Amino acid sequence: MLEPVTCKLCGKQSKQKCAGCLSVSYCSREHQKLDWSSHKNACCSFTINEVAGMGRCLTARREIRVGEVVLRERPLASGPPQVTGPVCLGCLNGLQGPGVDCPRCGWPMCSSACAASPGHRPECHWAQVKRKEKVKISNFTTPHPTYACITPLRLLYAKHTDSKLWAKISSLESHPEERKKDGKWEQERFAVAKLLRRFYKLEEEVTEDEILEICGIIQINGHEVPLSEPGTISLYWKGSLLEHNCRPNCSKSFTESGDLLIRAAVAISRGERLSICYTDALWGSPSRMIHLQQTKYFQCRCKRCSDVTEFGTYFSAISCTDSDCKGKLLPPSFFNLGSNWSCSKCSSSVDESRVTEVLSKVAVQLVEVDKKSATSCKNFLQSTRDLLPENHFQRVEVKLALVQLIGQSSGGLATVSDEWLTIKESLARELIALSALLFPAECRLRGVVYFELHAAVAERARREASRGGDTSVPEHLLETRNYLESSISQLKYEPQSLPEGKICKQGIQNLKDLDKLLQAMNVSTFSSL
Ligand SMILES: C[S@@+](CC[C@H](N)C(=O)[O-])C[C@H]1O[C@@H](n2cnc3c(N)ncnc32)[C@H](O)[C@@H]1O
Repeated sequence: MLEPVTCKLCGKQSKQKCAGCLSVSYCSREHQKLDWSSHKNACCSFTINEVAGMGRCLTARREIRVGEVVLRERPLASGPPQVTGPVCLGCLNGLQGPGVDCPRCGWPMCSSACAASPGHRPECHWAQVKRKEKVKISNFTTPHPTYACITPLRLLYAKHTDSKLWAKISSLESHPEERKKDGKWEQERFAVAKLLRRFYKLEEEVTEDEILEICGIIQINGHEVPLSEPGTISLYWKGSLLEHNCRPNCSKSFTESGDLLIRAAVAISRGERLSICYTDALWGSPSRMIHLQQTKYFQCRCKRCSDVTEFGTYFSAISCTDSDCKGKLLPPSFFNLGSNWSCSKCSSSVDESRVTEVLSKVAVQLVEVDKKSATSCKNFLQSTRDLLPENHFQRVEVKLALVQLIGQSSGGLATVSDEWLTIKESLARELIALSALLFPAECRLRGVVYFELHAAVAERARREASRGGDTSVPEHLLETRNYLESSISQLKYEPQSLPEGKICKQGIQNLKDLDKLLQAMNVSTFSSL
C-alpha cells in the first residue's frame, strides 16, 4: 500500500504522519488538530485482517510501546450470564428479594433508576408489546431459567431496531457446526430458544435456529465483566477480533463503566498480531488446551503450547519419580496425549496413568488447603516439594495465596516474624520473575505481587534500620519505590470498586508518602509513571 504523502486536510505536500496510526499525514500541527474530530474514530494502531484457519484478527500497523492503550471500546450489548439467580436488569447485580418492580413490565429491579436504564429497554419493550403481561418472579434463591433468555433477547432486539449494531453483532463468529456436534445447540434449544419464544410470544418474529445462532455468538465472543455480582456478559466489536494466545502480548481490563481496555503487555513490533488470553493463563497446558477446544473450538498452537517446558518454567511438569534425580518428567508433546513422560535428566520414563496418579494426589491435597491460613499454604508447599517442580501451576496457585496472606492479619506486616517476612519477599520475587516469563499480560496478578514485594522490602528496611545495623536505607526505599511504581502501572486502569483498584489507590498514597520521606532525606527520585 502506498503511504499517503499529502495533507489529509488541504492536499498540500506533507511529511508529518499521525503518530497514533501512521496512516494519514498533515502539512502542519494546526491541520492535524483541525482534522482530529473526523480522524479520531479511524485513528488506531492496528488493522483488521484475515488469517487462514483463524478468521479475522488485529495486526499492529506500527510499533506499540509497553503499556500503550491500543483499544478502548464500549460494549455492543451486555446482559446477565446464562445461569443466574434473579438479577436487577439495570445494574445486573444479584437481587436477594423482590425490590422494585419495573412499572412497565414487572421485572424486579433494585431501584426505579435501574428500571429506567436504557440497557433494560429490550426485555421491557417486548414484555409490553408482545408478552402483554407483566413478568412475575417470586423465587429469589435458586438459578432462574428465564434469565438465560435475557442476553440473547437483547442481541435479538438489536436485529429489529438497530441495523448498524446488528450488522456488527451478526458478523461475529458463532461456530454453529461445532456447536451442533458437541450438543450445545440442542441443549440451548430447550434451555433458551423454546423458552424465549414462548415466554415473550415471539414465535412469529424469530426462529429457534436464529436464537441458537445468537447463543453461539455469545459463547464465542462474550467477555465476563466482573463489575457486578454475578459478573456481566458483554460483547465488543473490535475486542472480539483479538486472537487468543496462551502468552498474549496484550492485557485486558474493564473500566468502571464497562468499557473494554486493551493495552500492550510487552513491546509489539509492526506486523505482529495482537492477542489476549481466552482461557486461564495460570492453568497447565492440558487444561488450557481442553478448555479452548471445548469452548472456542480450536486447537491452540501458540509458542507456549508448542513448548512442553513452557519457556523452561516446567509449569505443567512433574518431578522425576527417582527421588535422587532432580529432573522433570514431561511428554514429548501436549498435542497428542497418551505418550510416556520422560525425565529431562535421567533415563526414567513413566506412563500417563502414573502422572495422573501424582496429579490427583496433589489435587486432593490442594482442595484441603485453607487458602486463608498461611500455615496451611506453607504445609502444602512443603509436602509437594518432591512431587512437583518449583514452578508447577498447583504450587504457583498456593504461592500466590500465601504471598498475599503473610501480613494480612490484624497487626499487619509489622507483627510477622522475620522468617515469614523472608518467605513473603522471596515468594514475591519468584512470582514476578515467573510472570514476566510466562504471563506478562496478567496485569492484575503482577500489580498485586509488586505491591506485596514493595511492602515486604519496606518492612525489612524498617527492621534493619531500627536494629541500627543498616546503612543502606535510601537504597532500600528507592527499591521499594520502583516496586510501587511497577504495581501502579500494572493496576492503574482497574476500577476502584474492585480489590485491585483499591490496591492501586493505596499504592498511589504510599508512593506520595514515600516521596515525602525521600525528600526529607534529600534523596532524589526519578518517576517512570
Ligand atoms: C472471538 S473470535 C475471534 C475473531 C474471529 N477470528 C472472527 O473472525 O470473528 C474466536 C474465534 O477465533 C478463532 N481463533 C482465535 N484465536 C485463535 C487461535 N490462536 N488459533 C486458532 N483459531 C483462533 C477461533 O475460531 C475462535 O473460536
